[in-house]
Amino acid sequence: MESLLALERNHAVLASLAIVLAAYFLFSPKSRPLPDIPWVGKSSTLPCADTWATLASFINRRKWFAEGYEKHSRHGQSFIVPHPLGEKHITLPPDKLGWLLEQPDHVASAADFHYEILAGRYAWTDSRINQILFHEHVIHKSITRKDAKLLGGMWDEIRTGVDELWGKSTDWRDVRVLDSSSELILRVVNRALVGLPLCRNRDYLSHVDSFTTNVLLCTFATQLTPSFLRDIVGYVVGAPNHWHYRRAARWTLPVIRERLDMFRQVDEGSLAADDLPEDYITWHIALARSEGRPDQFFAPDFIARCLMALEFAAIKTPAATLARVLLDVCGSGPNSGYLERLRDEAETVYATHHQTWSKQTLRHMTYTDSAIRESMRLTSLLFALGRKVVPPEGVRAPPGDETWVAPQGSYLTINAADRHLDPDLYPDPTRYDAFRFAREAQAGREGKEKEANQEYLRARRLGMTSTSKDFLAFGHGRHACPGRFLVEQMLKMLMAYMLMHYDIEYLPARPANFVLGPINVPPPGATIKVRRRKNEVK
Ligand code: HEM
Repeated sequence: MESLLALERNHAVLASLAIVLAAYFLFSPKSRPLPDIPWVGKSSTLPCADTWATLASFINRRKWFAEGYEKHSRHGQSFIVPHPLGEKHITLPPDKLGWLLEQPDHVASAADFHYEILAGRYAWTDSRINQILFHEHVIHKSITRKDAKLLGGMWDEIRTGVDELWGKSTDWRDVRVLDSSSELILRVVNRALVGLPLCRNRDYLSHVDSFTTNVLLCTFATQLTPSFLRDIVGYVVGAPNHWHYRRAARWTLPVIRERLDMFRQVDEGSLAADDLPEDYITWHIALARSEGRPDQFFAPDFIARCLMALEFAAIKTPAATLARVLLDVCGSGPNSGYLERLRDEAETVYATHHQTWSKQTLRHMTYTDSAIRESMRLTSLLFALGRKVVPPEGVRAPPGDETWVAPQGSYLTINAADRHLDPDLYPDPTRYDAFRFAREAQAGREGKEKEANQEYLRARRLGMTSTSKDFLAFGHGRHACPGRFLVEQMLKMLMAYMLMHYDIEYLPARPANFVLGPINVPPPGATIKVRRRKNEVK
């Protein structure tokens, strides 16, 4: 009897699966004709092969990109990789990066690509934010100019945050690396975006954190859903973000209103402009005023929503990066001597520069810089840089041997992850070699007597914020991540504080990342042992 019931249940499951697949074939929008160039990930020319490849692409994308890089990119050829959203990646060889990045946004759009793959339509709570993108503009315009003023606040947050999370006991204790990195970044980034006291307000931070996590959930849920169901799934999974936004806004809206009032006082002369706090809210209002933007840009709700959209970019990637650096360094074992070298650098630079951090001081932390850049090279969070084709007539291939036309809606991409693992560029590419970039910069420096200028430029090119066609972790060109200068300062100061004040134990081996399809993140359960140093630097 039981086996009959089980059989019936299996039939019901199979029948439902068949209905979903049939609906998928029937109702999926028919793709526009793609150029006749090689595919990776599609093994036959049968009509259903395209659909199968699209379904399988969630899991296989990284593998297929790597395969395409070896087979085609290295030989200067473009190829096609399926994408779960149904649109296809036309992946260009690395020497066409310059051409791709020069395309105007109305031809190959960075924003359309970012917001589509990040489920912007469902997860960002307000479509105006995606269209206007003022928060991105604010970061591009403001962050590099203001960062010197931010350092003091971020250092204060780092000290308080690390002391609270890692404790002050001189006994060894286990720390979960990803959890503690995420909590620290959440606080330090928010010190820069909204300042005190909000950056320590648990209720506010928990809604910001849940919002950003839900963006990822929404991204993956929509990628795993056939297109005819995508709107339903997207809006359902994205729905909690409206609630998280409203709960977070209960804290931000009063601060924003107060700030608008402070600007009025500055106009009236009753407050000095220097007394305005240095954070996203001030940058947003100041830029909107200086550009003569309409009233909408000053609406507290608009500012709060821009802030929330920015939180995703500003939190998730730096948190994963900090966790990766800690695991890569500790996982290299005691023979590497990495922890000692990095601690020595932090103590020396901090002492030599009168125990204060500045943009210039942090530039002297070349080993730390190299250790972070090397982690970012080894595991690319965003494995392809992309743009979405906008014009109805599509986009013609870059000048050269190829003559294809990429149809409207397709993605033009450049493979970043495998570029970073190319042995012709990076010898022994799968090894974490923390001081790889520092050594190269040093080699450049030794040629200084001859070509002082070139040496300087070379060292700058190898710094963690510099981007090139061979280092794409922050993108490249006019859309390269504007937050990377903040990331540099934040991560260097975090590493310095941790090493100056804590003993950290090496791990027997680097714990493997959690990898599932496009996801490649530090293992959530991995721990390191830390204890407060008895003779810590004050
Ligand atoms: C380790 C940390 C980070 C990494 C690896 C990272 C990486 C990236 C990448 C790859 C892009 C896309 C570039 C392109 O398509 O050409 C990007 C864009 C962007 N990032 Fe970051 N990012 C990080 C941290 C941050 C932070 C802290 C902020 C804000 C404070 C930020 C704000 C942005 C913005 C606004 C854009 C869009 C820029 C545009 O399209 O013009 N990012 N980031």
